[in-house]
Amino acid sequence: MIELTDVRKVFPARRGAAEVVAVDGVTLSVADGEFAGVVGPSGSGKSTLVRLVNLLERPTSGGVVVDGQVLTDLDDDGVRRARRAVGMVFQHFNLLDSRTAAGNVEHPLELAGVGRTERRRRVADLLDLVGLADRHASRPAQLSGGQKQRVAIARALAAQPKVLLCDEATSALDPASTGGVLELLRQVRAELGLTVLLITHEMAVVRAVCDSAVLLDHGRVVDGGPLTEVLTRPHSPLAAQLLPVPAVAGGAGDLVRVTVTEDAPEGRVLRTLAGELGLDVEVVGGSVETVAGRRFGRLLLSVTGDDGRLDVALQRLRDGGSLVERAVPGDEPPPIGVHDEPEASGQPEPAVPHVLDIPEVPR
Ligand SMILES: Nc1ncnc2c1ncn2[C@@H]1O[C@H](COP(=O)(O)OP(=O)(O)OP(=O)(O)O)[C@@H](O)[C@H]1O
Repeated sequence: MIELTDVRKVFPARRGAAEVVAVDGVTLSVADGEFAGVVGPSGSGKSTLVRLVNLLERPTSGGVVVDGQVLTDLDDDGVRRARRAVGMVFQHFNLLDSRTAAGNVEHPLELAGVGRTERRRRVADLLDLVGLADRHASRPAQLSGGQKQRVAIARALAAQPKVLLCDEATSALDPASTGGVLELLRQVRAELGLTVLLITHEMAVVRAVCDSAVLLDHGRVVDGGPLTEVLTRPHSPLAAQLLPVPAVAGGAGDLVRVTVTEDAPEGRVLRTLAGELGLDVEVVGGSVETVAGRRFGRLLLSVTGDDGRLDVALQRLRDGGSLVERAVPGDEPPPIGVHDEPEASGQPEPAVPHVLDIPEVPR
């Protein structure tokens, strides 16, 4: 379990640069076995937040509890010991080039003083778990990006952590490798009972694997919760990022944004508007996706007809359990990841910022 209580991180002013409040009073709880996402635009504090969870950065104030241990009460030696319960996976893998895949996975076990026979046994099991038993003797330069990340995941799991932190773990991968790595993360979460906190600017990643997420902006949590709740919450900025449907100017009728679910599907919505009440309905935008293992959609409809009838229709839909909102152009922010600056990867693999075609991860 991860508990952050009113955590702040202020980087002091340096060499003429003003101080930066990177994380500004974040309270966050991730339950045992939960797969949680942290999303937000570039510079919103995502990486700093994840580094606060294992105290790679000490908070300026606030409390950090991981697996029942109050990390913020520990001295540096205590933090180093406690950090073994927290594995971490990075965007650029951070493997030792001079070591083989097996040597990389073995490294933390050597540092922890695990005996040679036990080390070899654990390394073989871990490489098997991540599907790379046959590449144990390969060096990082001989592996694809996806394979390197699998080695990094095996290494992060070597010390048998309770919590796994993933900082943009798929951002340097192509869509097929991204799908494979996400599937692996879900598998190890299920098999090992891990709690996973994943940072990403790619909403497709959140849709594919997360149970819950928080949206950060300027170091603050502006929205969050279980995805199934978020998507049925009125005016949710996180729902607008998960299933973006920006309202467009110039539609002929009244713009209405409808959230469809398995219980209130689009067929029923359209039947109510067009069939029962005779309104003229045009679908002008929308997306339907599997999120947290369930089917959700957000549709933007242009509805023309008698105003009174429209009000009756909207109320009837609400009574039937649909989330229905009047929309106006510009009422939703642009999707994160579209307006963000692409990051320089510094790696031979091309960075692929758009993963909208990530293969669906079986749950
Ligand atoms: N060591 C540091 N010293 C000073 N400022 C820092 C430091 N690390 C991060 N910052 C600043 O803190 C803010 C949050 O940065 P952070 O890297 O956490 O954001 P992010 O959401 O992860 O961004 P990105 O998606 O671009 O990686 C930014 O303004 C950044 O410049």
